[in-house]
Amino acid sequence: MDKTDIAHLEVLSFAKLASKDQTELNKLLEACRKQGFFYLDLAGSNVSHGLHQRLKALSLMKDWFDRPDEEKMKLHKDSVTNGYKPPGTLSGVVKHMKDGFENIKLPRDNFLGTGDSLPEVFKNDKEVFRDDLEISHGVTLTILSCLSDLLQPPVRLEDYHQENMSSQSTMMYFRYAKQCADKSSGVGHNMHTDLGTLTLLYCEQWGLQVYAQATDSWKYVQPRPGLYVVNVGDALRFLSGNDLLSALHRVVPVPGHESEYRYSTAYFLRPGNETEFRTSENTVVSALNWHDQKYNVFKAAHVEQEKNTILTGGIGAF
Ligand SMILES: O=C(O)CCC(=O)C(=O)O
Ligand SMILES: [Fe+2]
Repeated sequence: MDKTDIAHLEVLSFAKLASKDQTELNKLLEACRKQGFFYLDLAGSNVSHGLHQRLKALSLMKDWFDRPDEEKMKLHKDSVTNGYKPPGTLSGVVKHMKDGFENIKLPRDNFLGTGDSLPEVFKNDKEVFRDDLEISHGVTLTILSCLSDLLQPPVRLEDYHQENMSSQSTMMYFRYAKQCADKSSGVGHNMHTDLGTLTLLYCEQWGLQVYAQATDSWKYVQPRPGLYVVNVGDALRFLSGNDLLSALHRVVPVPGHESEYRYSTAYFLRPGNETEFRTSENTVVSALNWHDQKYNVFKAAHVEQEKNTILTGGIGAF
């Protein structure tokens, strides 16, 4: 990969952020304002075992993705937040083609109650998935509390994410199809901004790209084993009065990796459903309504997606 094709992202220490180290806090604010993306290192923090649990969950999921389609489809639900999604249900990264990924979603509200979206074979490993979900949730809330300290908003950002509020927060495990295979079902993950507050991603393979507004170009997010990638979503951008950047990103096929599946995992922290904010369309909507609008646009044809700012938050690239 050419160096000029790679995004320069800051590496932040979660241990330092959690202890409110001022230098680290300043780096956080700069990263959230300028790029909307940064690497996060959990080493030396009280949740450093989170990475181990994430990797364990991912490895269990890798085996599950190899199971026959009929078996996976048993977990398909008529829901965008729960259960199994087969490839090709959303618009993909290539114009007029669908997406090239499947995923399984474990909504936090639901999982903490019954764990019902977890495949039966993993019921014995429920602790792994619960740890991954809860550690990821705690990490993103701590980052939010740092941002509240920095920005001093009238309402602290964590207050939109209280335990007694239902939300669309969810953990997702992804598998992208091999690129040498028949692509008729779809390719990659179309450009978008994340709809929620913060995303805590882990992936050891190339493919993720972030849009650099300054140069009007796409840059790869280099996979750095051991480090998570965090990005700001629309809800946080809107709640910060557009101060923080909800960066546009996508997943593309990578030359030289045609014979590999690509696996990634992400926890999406989202505000309580009733939280209200003003969007890039200058409408005041609830977090739940914004979630639903985004998914309608994710599913829509490319020509429809270009008609408003919902997919991209109004940030270039069409
Ligand atoms: O698979 C990835 O690396 C990113 C996925 C993503 O951007 C998303 O699901 O919002
Ligand atoms: Fe995303």
